[in-house]
Amino acid sequence: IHNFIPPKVVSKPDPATGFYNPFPSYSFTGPLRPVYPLSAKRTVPKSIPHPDYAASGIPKNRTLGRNKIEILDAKAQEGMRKVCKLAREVLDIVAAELKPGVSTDHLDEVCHKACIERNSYPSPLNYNFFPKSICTSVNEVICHGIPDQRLLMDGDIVNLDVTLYHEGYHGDLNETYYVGDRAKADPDVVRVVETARECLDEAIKLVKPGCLMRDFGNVIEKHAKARNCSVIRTYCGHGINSTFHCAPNVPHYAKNKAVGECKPGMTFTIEPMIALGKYRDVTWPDNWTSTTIDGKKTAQFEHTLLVTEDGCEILTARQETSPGGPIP
Ligand SMILES: COc1cccc(Cn2ccc3cc(C(=O)NO)cnc32)c1
Ligand SMILES: [Co+2]
Ligand SMILES: [Co+2]
Ligand SMILES: [Co+2]
Repeated sequence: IHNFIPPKVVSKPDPATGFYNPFPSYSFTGPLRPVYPLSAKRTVPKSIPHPDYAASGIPKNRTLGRNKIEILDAKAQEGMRKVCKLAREVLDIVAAELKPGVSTDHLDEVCHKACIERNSYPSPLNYNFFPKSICTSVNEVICHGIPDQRLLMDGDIVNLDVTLYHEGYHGDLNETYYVGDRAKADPDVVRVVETARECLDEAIKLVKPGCLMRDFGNVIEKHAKARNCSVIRTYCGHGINSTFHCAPNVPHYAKNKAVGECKPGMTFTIEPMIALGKYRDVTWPDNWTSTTIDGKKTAQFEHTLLVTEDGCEILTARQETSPGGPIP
C-alpha cells in the first residue's frame, strides 16, 4: 500500500548518524536517512481543475490499448506548450531556493504555492498516493524522494522533479543541481551530473519522425559507459498528455525492446537516471524512495518533448534565467 503513514519517532538516535532512525531494522545502502515527521498534507483549492486521481490516489487506467500512442491535434499541442512552460517556471522558482540549510519540505512548499499561483495542480500530489507535490531526490536517491525535514548540505546533489496539471494536460521535467559551491564539487559528482545531462541531450538529438522509441537507450548507455557510469533500468521515460503516464514506454538502457516510433504530434519524456556505481535500485521501507544498491550517487535530467515534422520541440526547455546548468 502507498498510503504512507510515517512511523513514530523511535526512542533513541541512531549511533551511526546521531539522527533518529525511523526504520531500525532496514539497512540503508548509503549515508542518507529520512528525517520525519513529514509536514501536513497540502491542499489545492477546488477552483483549480484536479486530475482524476486527486481524491482516490488511483489514476484511471484509460490507456488500455497499451501500445497505442496518442497523436495530439493543434489545440492539444498548444495545451502541452502552455503547461510545460508553466512547469519550467515552477522548477526554476524552486531551484532558486537551493542552498545549504534549506529543507526539502521547504522546497515542496515553494513548489506547491507556485503551482497554485499558476492555476495548476502539482501532479505528483496523491498520484498513486505519493504524499507531496514535488520529488526531491538527494545523492544516492535515484528518484521519487519524498520532501522531509532533512536540511540540504554543501556537497549534496539534489534532483527536483516537477510535474504540473494545467487545463487538462500534464507537463513533466527535472534537473539535478549542486548544493553549495559548485566549484568545490567532487570530480566524481560532477562526472555523474554532467553525464546525465549529456545523455538527455544526446537522446533528444535523435527525436524526429521515424525514430524508434528503442533507439534512445543505445545512445544513452553508450555515452554513460564512455564516462564510466551506469544506466538505471527500472524507471523509464513515458508518454504524457492528458494522462501523466501513458504509451510509449521509453527505456534508457541499450538493446531494449520498446515498441513504437516517433510521429509528429506525439508528446513524451526522456528522463535518464545515471549512476556512478551499480545500476541496481532498492526502495526504502517508505515504499517510494528509490536508491542505488551500493549507495553511490546518481543524477537525472528530464524533458517533455513534442515530435514535429522535422525534429522535436523541447517543451520544457531551459530559459536564459534558469538556475543551474552545465559546468563547462
Ligand atoms: C510503484 O509505483 C510507484 C512508485 C514510485 C512513484 C510512483 C508515482 N509517482 C509519484 C511521483 C512520480 C513522478 C514520476 C515521473 O515520471 N517523474 O518524471 C513517475 N511516477 C511518480 C508510483
Ligand atoms: Co502499493
Ligand atoms: Co518528472
Ligand atoms: Co516523468
